[in-house]
Formats: sequence, C-alpha cells, structure tokens
Amino acid sequence: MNSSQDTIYAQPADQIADFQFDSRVAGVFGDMIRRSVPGYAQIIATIGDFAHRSVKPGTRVYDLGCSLGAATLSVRRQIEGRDCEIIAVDYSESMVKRCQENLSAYVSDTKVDLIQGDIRDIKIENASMVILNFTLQFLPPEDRILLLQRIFNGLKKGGILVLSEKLRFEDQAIQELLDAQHLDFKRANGYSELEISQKRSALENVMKPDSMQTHETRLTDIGFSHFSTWFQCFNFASMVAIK
Ligand SMILES: Nc1ncnc2c1ncn2[C@@H]1O[C@H](C[S@+](CC[C@H]([NH3+])C(=O)[O-])CC(=O)[O-])[C@@H](O)[C@H]1O
Ligand SMILES: O=C(O)C(=O)Cc1ccccc1
Repeated sequence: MNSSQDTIYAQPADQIADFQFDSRVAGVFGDMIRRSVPGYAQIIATIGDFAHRSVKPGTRVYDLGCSLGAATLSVRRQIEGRDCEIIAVDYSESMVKRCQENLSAYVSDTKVDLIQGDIRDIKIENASMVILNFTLQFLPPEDRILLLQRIFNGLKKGGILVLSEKLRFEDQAIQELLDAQHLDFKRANGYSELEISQKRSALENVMKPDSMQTHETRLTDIGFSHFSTWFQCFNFASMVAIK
C-alpha cells in the first residue's frame, strides 16, 4: 500500500484542532501508522495468520474501522476458496475511497463488502472473526461495552476477536517509562519534537485508551472466558479472545 510521507504536524500551528480521519490523514495514513505504532506490520501479518487458522467456510469476517484495508487484505489472502465474506467498515469517506482502490489492486474470490458507516450501527452475524485493530480507542468510552457485547453475540462458537489498542497504565511510573519508549520510537522514525507534541494535543480529546485491567474486566463481563494478550510493545498491545 503506497502512501505519502506524513508531515501533517510538521509546521507550528496557532491552534491544534481535534484529530480527524479526514482526506489529509487518509492520504498519509500508511506512513503515519507504521511510524507511530510499534509492531504494526507484525500485527497485520498475524491477523492474516489468525484468519487462516480460525475462519470457517461460509462465515463472515468483520474488519471494524478498516482505514485503508490493511487487515482486510491480510485476511483475504489467507482465506481464499472458503466461500467467506469480509465486511469492512469505516466512517471516513476518504479512508473508504482509498480502501476501495487498495482492495481493487488485487484479484480475489473472497467478497469484500466495504461499508462507509458507523461501526456501532453494523449488524454482526455468522462471524468467525472480528477485527478491532486500533479502533475501539476512538469510540466514546461509554459506547465500548455495547459494541463488544454485540460482537460477542454475533460470533460463532470458536470464533475470535482480535482487539489491538494503545494502553493506559494505572501505575504512573510504568506509564511514564513506556510512554517515553514510545516517544523514542517516534523520534527514531523521523518525527520531530514539534510533530510529536502537536499530534499529542490533537489526539487528547479524541483517543482515550483503556488500561489492560479495564479490557480484561470488560471481556470477562460480556462473556469471553478465553483471552490473552498475544503481542505487546511498550504501550501498544493486541489481544485475542475466543468465544
Ligand atoms: N465509530 C466509528 N465507526 C466507523 N469507523 C470508525 C469509528 N471510529 C473510528 N473509526 C475509524 O477507525 C479507524 C481507526 S485507525 C484503524 C487502523 C486499521 N484498523 C488498520 O489496521 O490499519 C487507528 C488509528 O488511527 O490509530 C479510522 O479509519 C477511523 O475513521
Ligand atoms: O501517534 C500516536 O501517538 C498514536 O498513539 C497512534 C496513532 C496512530 C495513527 C493515528 C492516530 C494515533
């Protein structure tokens, strides 16, 4: 997936507007997420591997908050010939447009239903896999449990949820240490102090990470009895839950 270099926060701005998945972000998103999220490429590849193992013939896969379609493409490559359907959803018009172009660049016998809409309005049924790859953190915190409950209800027995998120830590010393490591990762990927601090302000009101304790309690409360973190680097983690 080609993508221009992210320079969105490179120039000083008088006022930093709340972060939005608009056309500017969509145009550089591949570069932005690779340079901002440690382990992103491995997580995308492993989502494909999970799909290969867990997606059953004749079922559906949901990619909720699909952005440019990276997870959908990774899954689609791994489930050819299974008569499955992938439902990929994003509410950003610009993301969906670019996602459609990315999906059309490869041939596949697996149908992808790409929907521009709110993931809170999507009916989930006959699912053997649901992917929330860094999307739940953008929902208002009070809406998260309801979405997860609807995902649980729509999953077939043995179906899996892959939930990747930035984490918040209840322990202040750990929060500061892992946050500092993440900032070093961004610096090493070429982001300036200005870019880092302006993006941080833009995200403040928009992205509210939960702690691992909150994730675990919520998954248990909605009925998942099998789940684990399968990946973590600093303050970014990916969990897998099995119904
Ligand atoms: N309520 C909502 N309804 C629909 N879409 C939404 C909603 N809230 C946010 N989004 C969409 O969720 C995506 C989150 S990015 C996911 C990366 C992708 N999963 C990836 O594997 O590359 C994560 C990040 O930027 O850190 C954006 O495209 C939003 O438009
Ligand atoms: O950039 C950050 O600091 C993040 O937390 C990750 C991120 C990546 C892409 C869009 C929004 C947030």
